[in-house]
Amino acid sequence: MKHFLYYIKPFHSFTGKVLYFNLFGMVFISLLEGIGIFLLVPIINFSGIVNINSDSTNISRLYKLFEYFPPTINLSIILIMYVLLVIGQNLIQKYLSIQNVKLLHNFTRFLRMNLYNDLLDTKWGFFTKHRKSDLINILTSEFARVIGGINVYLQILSSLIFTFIQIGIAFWLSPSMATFVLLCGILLGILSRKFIKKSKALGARTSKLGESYLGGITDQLNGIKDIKSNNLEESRKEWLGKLTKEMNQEQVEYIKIKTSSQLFYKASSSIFIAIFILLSVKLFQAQQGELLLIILIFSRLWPRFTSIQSNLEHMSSTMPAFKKLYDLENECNDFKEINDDKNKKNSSPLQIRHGLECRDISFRYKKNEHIFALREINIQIPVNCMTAIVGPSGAGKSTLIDILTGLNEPETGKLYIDGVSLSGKNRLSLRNSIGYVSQDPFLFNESIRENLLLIKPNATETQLWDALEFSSAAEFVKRLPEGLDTLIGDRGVRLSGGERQRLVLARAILRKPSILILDEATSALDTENEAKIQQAIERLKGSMTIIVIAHRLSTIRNADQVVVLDSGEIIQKGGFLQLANESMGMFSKLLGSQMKAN
Ligand SMILES: Nc1ncnc2c1ncn2[C@@H]1O[C@H](COP(=O)(O)OP(=O)(O)OP(=O)(O)O)[C@@H](O)[C@H]1O
Repeated sequence: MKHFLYYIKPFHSFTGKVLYFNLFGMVFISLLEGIGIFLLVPIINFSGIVNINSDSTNISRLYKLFEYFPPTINLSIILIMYVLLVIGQNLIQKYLSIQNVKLLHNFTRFLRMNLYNDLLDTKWGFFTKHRKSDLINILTSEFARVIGGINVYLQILSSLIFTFIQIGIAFWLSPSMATFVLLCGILLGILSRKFIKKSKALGARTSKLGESYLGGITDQLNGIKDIKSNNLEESRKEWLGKLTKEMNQEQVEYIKIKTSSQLFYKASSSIFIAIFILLSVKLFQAQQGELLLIILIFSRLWPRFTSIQSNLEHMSSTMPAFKKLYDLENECNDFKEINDDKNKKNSSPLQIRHGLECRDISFRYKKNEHIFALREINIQIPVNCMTAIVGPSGAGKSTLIDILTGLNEPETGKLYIDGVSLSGKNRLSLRNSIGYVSQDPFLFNESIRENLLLIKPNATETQLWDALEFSSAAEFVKRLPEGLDTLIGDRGVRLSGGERQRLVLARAILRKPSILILDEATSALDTENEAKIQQAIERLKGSMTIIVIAHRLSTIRNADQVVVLDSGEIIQKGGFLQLANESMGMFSKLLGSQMKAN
């Protein structure tokens, strides 16, 4: 319930007066509906089926008013009033429904934006902890369930208002009969609590199954090439068959609970109505008109009771989704980077004069495990020089880069920029100074131009082509039918791996960063293009700080400094030739085995 209220409270403050105005409108509609029911009795009275004139009850006193009209026009007046009331009531209903939809959609947008903003402002460590598909699941399916839950909450609110007013009218007509019916309603509510509990439990299963479905499908589509080339289709189909069977069972289970509760509710209602009519006649000596009215009111109220019950079940089934969203938002807040709008605007790129320095840096991905991805790292990265980081797979090279970009925060030790330790304040400025090309280059599903302008929106045509020339991409872009305006497809799949790498390199260089980080950035290139880029990077030496991760050691021959990592520790440090000559060191061994392979 705590999670539900967490979203309902801002809903009330977001919608403000409009929600209460709508609720007031619903009260008004309920009153109109009550009056409509009142008018039905004189209509029947004129038909002669029921005689209310002999009663001395509240209703007959009210209907005496109609005696002032001439009998010939009496029925016409009542009929016109009835029609006008029903039309008026439905017009207001239409207006309120539109208002409610507007409220809900505005709030949905507000919530969606807040959640996504929170997510984007979260530290990198948060994303390394979570499966991407789980986050997508919360942002789509679970989010939709939360909005569904708020919508049902609105419906319950309007049903409750209607019910209370109709019960009020029933009380005015006959307190004893109304009390009896109300007690029956409360009893029904208590007895059907188990259905609400079951719906909540089922809702938790829905969340889990939805998460597994999206997670599995995302993984498989990401790895579809491997699945196909390893002939794994059948095992994947089996997986989906098993999961969808569970999903079906869960849906059937939900319908079973829903229909059982409806059956229980309707069967009990019919028993209560039978007892109620019997008691009204025998015990409460109800008059004809009064009895007719109460039956009319309650025949309208019972379906409301039923819908409140079924809506409560629906709302309970969405509670686990409220919890998921709540937990995600809270975790995002715990992992928030200090980057409010004011800070973002003031974060101009850093002018680095001396360099970066890692002092006693250690880092673990999971705080409760003993394994350190980096342990006591001490290095100086001098400005405008080329530093190469090498080591076997899993040595911690990418983790170290994430420390240098401020994405990962060291568990112990600090990163210094020109002697100033990295903190929330200069973290964004540092990132604005970096051009980064990762192992798995990412391009948006837009045109080449848009992908480049993303980094520097005001870049001129010449600057764009210069960057493409630098990364040896100009030639192939010119050959594309629409040149810079060619759409590159989802994650750049219409381009080869090497072409994608060259575009991402052009994008990184366009910013004219003071630090260029290349994480295996030329691994997918052919020898000719790799050599060209190598030369271009060489030319940058002296005007830019370059940090390179390389498996192919021949590509770092001209590095000013080589850092060798193994199992998260620095085991060698020095110039390329110096390390190559340390025959017992890992570097010379790596170099030797690569030369043999070549
Ligand atoms: N998100 C993560 N969660 C937990 N452990 C991780 C995560 N990312 C990396 N690691 C672990 O940290 C260690 C260092 O990984 P890292 O990716 O930095 O190595 P690397 O030297 O860059 O490897 P490669 O050359 O294969 O890219 C590895 O043992 C890896 O399993």
